[in-house]
Amino acid sequence: MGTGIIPPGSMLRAPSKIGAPGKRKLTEASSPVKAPNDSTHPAAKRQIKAPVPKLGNTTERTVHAGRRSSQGFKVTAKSAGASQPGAATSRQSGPRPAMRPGAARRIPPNRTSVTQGRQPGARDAARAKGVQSNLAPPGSIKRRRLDGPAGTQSGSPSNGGVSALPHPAKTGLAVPSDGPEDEASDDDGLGPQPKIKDRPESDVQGRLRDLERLTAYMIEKTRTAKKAKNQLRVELDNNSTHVAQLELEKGMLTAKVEAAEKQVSELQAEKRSREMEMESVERQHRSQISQLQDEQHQLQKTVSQLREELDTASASLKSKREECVRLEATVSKQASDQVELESSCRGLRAKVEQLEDVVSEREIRIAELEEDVASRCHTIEELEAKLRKEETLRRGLHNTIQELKGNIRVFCRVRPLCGDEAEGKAPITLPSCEDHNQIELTQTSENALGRATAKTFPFKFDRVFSPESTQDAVFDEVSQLIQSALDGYPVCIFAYGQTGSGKTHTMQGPDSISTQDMDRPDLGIIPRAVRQIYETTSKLAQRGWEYSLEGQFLEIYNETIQDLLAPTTRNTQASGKQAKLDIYQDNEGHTRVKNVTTVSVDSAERVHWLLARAAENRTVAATNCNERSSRSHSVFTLYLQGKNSLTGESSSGVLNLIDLAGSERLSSSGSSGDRLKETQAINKSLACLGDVIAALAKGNRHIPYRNSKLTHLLQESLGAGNSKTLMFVCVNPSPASTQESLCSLQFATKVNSCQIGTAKRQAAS
Ligand SMILES: Nc1ncnc2c1ncn2[C@@H]1O[C@H](COP(=O)(O)OP(=O)(O)OP(=O)(O)O)[C@@H](O)[C@H]1O
Repeated sequence: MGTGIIPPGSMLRAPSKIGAPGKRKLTEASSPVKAPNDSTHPAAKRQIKAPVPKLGNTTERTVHAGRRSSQGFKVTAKSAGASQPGAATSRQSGPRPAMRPGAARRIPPNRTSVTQGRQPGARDAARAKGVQSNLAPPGSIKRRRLDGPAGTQSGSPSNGGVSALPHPAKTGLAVPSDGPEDEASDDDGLGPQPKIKDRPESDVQGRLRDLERLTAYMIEKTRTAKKAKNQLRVELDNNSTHVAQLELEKGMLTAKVEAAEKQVSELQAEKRSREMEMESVERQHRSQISQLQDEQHQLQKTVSQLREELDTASASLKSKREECVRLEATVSKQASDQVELESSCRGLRAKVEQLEDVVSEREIRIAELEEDVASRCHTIEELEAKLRKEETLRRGLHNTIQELKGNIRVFCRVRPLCGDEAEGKAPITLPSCEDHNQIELTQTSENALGRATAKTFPFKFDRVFSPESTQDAVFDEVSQLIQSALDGYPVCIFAYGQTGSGKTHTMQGPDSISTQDMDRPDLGIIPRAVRQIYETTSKLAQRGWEYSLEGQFLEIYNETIQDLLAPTTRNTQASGKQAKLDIYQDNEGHTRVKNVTTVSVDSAERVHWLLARAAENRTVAATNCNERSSRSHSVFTLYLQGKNSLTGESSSGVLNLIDLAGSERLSSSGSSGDRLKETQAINKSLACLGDVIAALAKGNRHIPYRNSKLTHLLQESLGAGNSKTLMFVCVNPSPASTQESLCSLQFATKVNSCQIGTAKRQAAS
């Protein structure tokens, strides 16, 4: 590898990031090494191949001396380590420190043979033309031209071969031939080489002369060649010096190259670290960029919000400024108003002082009034106490009135005719009298002679209600007995009459009643009685009375008691599993029914629920037994327990409201089978009712209450000495019902004639 030549690898490895100084170094290093005489030949290029100490002796060194314009030359020398035997033409050029032993140039041996193989004439001709001698094999010494007098090809060993004086034909020495070569002149000024004539073997003298001339010529030639050789040696010394300098320079450049390579490796390592650093920096940069973009986005949002707020604030500020202007105007106006107010304030203060005097007077008056109120409260308390006493007195007087009216009373009610019932002469007439207590029934019949005779039966009861009488008017007469029940008396109100005479209408009213129906005009005695009880108990609460109400609803059908409030009536009636309802006397002597459903009637809604359930259960029963409602007695019982916490009084009343079964006679009903059985049961119970009333009227010791379920159930309310009984006899005014009406009126007259003993008020234990 030539000194000063930067290897291509090192050029490629040169770091791209090397700074300008490094680049400049490489440029210098890559520049061709200049020979010492480069100043004279600036365009010359040399390629020197010399053994590098590291690489050993086999390293080839090539020196390109380049061309020296038209006279440039190119020398290639191969060093084979030690001096080659036979390299006599090479010489050591004195002290050459940079040259290694054995690195001397050698001339290849074939050079001589080549030279010998050529015709002297041709060689001289070539010499004359200055063409490069072809002494060295191709690739060894390409061309060498020497200037000056020594330009003649030197070092040619061919001359030495001639001195051996061989015969030209045998030795192969070139024998100049005749021709243009003979006229060619040598550059060394010796003239043409003497010609050896082709002489016969026998011409020894001639041949000796030729050889002498040739020898003389060769001696001269040798001398001239020595001169050229000396010049070449000088040049070789110069070249050696130059080579030594180049070697030195090479060593320096090698050191520089190594340093540069080290620096390059360091720079590459640094580059890698820098690249890694750059990557991390780029990553950080990217993350920072994304963060900054987020922040930018956030800031943009904030900016837009702030702009909106700014707009809002600007608008607000504008409105505030406008308000400020208004307020300033208001303030100025208020300032003027204040002056006026202060003046009026002074006037008001004077008034306040006057009013304070008035207030103090009023306070004195209030104190006087408070004393008056206190005295009046005391008076009220006294009056309330007096009222309570009067309430007690009222109860007594009310009871006295009821007793005077009779503990058993009978009201007659005639219902209106409906439909085609009006055919024929009306049998019922109501004589006009002030007391409205008379009724006449006219019965038409044929005597034994077949003549029609009319017989009028006059009846007189406690009250007779005409067909035009309203439910309201009827209840007015009943309400006093309801009050008696509240006062603690057993009260029994029942309706008697044939089927369809108006019993249910009188006792209950419409079949179904809801809470919204409480103001209906056709409401019967039961809902009106309950409403009156609620209204009265709420008023009595102001006088210290508290009441609890419990109700039950029973039905007596074929002498069997049914509970109309039982929740499972539908199922139990179908299966016959309803618990047995037996009548018994409790410890306090009250008549009770076992297993009966008792409902706390604490509101009007509860009463309506109670009546609705009873109606539903009765409807179910009617489905099973035709027209059962007409064939059974229904008994609604309300127990009223009252207590006065102020007076210590108490009361325990019972209100029985009974809708009896139809009272038609067995003969007129014409019934048979089950209907006959029903009728017999009804007639029996009604007869027992008559018997009880008659026994009570007679004052018998034994009253046959237990002869029927009905009288047994009503024992407490029927003439037990303190009871109050009211019977409605309901009459159908149609001609077809004349006979039944007559029977009903006769039964009612019998009841009405009874005078049951004085009622005694029951006190709750
Ligand atoms: N005072 C009255 N004013 C108007 N309609 C009446 C009056 N009395 C009864 N009625 C009507 O006569 C019909 C029969 O009345 P209701 O059902 O009350 O008779 P009843 O004696 O209860 O019959 P049953 O024994 O079959 O129950 C009903 O349509 C009823 O509305």
